Amino acid sequence: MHDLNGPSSGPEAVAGPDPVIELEDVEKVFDVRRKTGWMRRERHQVRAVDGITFSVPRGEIVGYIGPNGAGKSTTIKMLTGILNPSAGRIRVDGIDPARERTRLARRIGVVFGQRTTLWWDLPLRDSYELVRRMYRIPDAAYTRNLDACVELLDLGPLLEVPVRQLSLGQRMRGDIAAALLHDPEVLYLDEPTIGLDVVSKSRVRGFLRDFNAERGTTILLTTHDLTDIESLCRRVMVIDHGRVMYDGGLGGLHDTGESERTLVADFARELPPVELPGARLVSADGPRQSFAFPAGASAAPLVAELAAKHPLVDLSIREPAIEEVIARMYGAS
Ligand SMILES: Nc1ncnc2c1ncn2[C@@H]1O[C@H](COP(=O)(O)OP(=O)(O)OP(=O)(O)O)[C@@H](O)[C@H]1O
Repeated sequence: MHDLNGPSSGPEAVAGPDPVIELEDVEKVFDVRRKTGWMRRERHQVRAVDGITFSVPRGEIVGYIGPNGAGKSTTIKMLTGILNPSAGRIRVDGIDPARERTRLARRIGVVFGQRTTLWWDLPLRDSYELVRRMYRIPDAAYTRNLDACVELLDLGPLLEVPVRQLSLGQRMRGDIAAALLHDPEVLYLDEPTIGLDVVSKSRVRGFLRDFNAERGTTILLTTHDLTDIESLCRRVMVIDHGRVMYDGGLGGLHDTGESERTLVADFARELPPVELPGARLVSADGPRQSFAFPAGASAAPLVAELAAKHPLVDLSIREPAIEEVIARMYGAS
């Protein structure tokens, strides 16, 4: 039995050496017609993806994040074969998605948090039965996968319930199971926790972590919830204006984002603003003053300076929140 709500032991990727998702200089340009007056239309182009290159080894979970309109969904649509790239080369499990969309469909699973792929009027079990026929899933594999999903996602009590009667969180769990019944090599998740309460979010994350660890399914995760990224991904890609701004570990984000740590000093009494070389005062609230300093710098000399010159009661250091680091990156691009 898997403990889905227990404490997280951190991201568990089982990355192998062979790349399963490969993009080389991929571009997508949309031709858009805009109404500019009575009977007048102007044509212009939107460069949604502007020369993206990356590869994902089998078994890895990668966070694919960026502000609204950055080009995330367009990338995922090209990876599923829904959209043709305007330029560049894409391979998913060795397949060119745009050319062999049907063959690719057997290798990938897709979950869009904003809409369901299930049949609205059918009970979950019947939806799954249709998925089984669509993908011609062998009986043994179907039973094994359905049993695993029912157990891990706690779907047992929901199997006979029509999809329209499910809550958002229940429906999302149902959708994730539907995407995995045919043993896909790659799972694309577009906002899988959007609108869910904290318990449902944690359950979905726990499931994805366990499933990835057990089956080695490669996962590309798009989300605006950075807790999803922190609890699931070792690697994150930040994209903006259709370009990769960052590709690496979560920790490395701090270096690129010029992030700052905060030294919070509680003095014995209220003091005038304290000057601290190497740091800048960001707030003064009664006897408490806070100083920002570069995340890569040591706090020791700052602490020593404060302790030598002022009556200190307490000191603490606040690490930069990942949200702040990423917001700064978005702002800088
Ligand atoms: N079919 C389309 N026709 C024209 N422009 C499009 C089309 N699809 C997307 N775009 C444009 O391409 C850009 C990237 O859009 P995309 O949906 O990929 O962004 P996103 O990163 O997924 O954003 P969000 O976080 O809001 O979902 C945007 O400027 C969008 O308006």
